[in-house]
Amino acid sequence: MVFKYTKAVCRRIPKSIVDDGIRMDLNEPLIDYKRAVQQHEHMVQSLEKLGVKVTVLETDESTPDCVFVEDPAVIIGDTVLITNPGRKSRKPETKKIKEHFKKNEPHLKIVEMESPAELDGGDVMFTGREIFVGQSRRTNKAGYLKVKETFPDYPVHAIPIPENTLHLLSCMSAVDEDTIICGGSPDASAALKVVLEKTTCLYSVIRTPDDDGANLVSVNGTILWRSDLPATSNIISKLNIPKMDIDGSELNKVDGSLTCCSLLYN
Ligand SMILES: CN(C)C(=N)NCCC[C@H](N)C(=O)O
Repeated sequence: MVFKYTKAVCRRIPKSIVDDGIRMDLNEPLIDYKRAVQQHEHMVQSLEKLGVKVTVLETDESTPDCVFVEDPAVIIGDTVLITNPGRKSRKPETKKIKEHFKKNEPHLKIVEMESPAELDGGDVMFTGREIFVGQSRRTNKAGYLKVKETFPDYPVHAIPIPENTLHLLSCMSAVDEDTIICGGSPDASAALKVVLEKTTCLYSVIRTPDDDGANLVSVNGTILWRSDLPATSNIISKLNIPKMDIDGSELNKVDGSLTCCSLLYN
């Protein structure tokens, strides 16, 4: 079964991301802002072509990472969990996201996470049948327990994320209800091993050489994928699923992957 969505929230990229976006590898070159905006706009247009009504929220220069809207909220079914992101500089991002849902989507139930629980939405992988929550440098045990309490209809499994990987979704994602795509690094393999030990379902697993290439946005039967990664492209181009090419190279310089830039819901 494919993931179906009619709406999405995205957020414009602040210029401050160039100098102040959080990055794990300080040797990465700086973002080319103009190119990043073009790539982001192309991603928004691609979602629109798939029948998704996209709201692009205004940006905020005081929160350099605010384009990564996946982290301040987790939406499953008709519930929006406003998170408490693990990095201090990202906590204020929740305000705008909460405002959007309160004002425009009264049919959705809003739940808020409070300290000591911390969680980035990038640590949450929903497969349609269960929820996996990365226990990472950004997401603690209380954050995982809040996900469990908020979404009682699904089994929720904690997955330890090794130090060099930012989020669970930095190295894998769900293609559909039966398929997980996972990167090739030792960190990705370690996380996948626990996913497959804890699951109560049977998933097909596709492996990609790059971890970044394993982060796909799966919408209405089509996948948005990183066409700028040659090694991964070999694997993805053989998949018998409609695809849209996205160049995600600029935001990737500050550890952003494709899923980070939208919150999809109905
Ligand atoms: C799945 N991923 C990776 C995400 N959901 N978020 C990426 C956030 C990147 C940002 N510079 C940061 O370090 O917070």
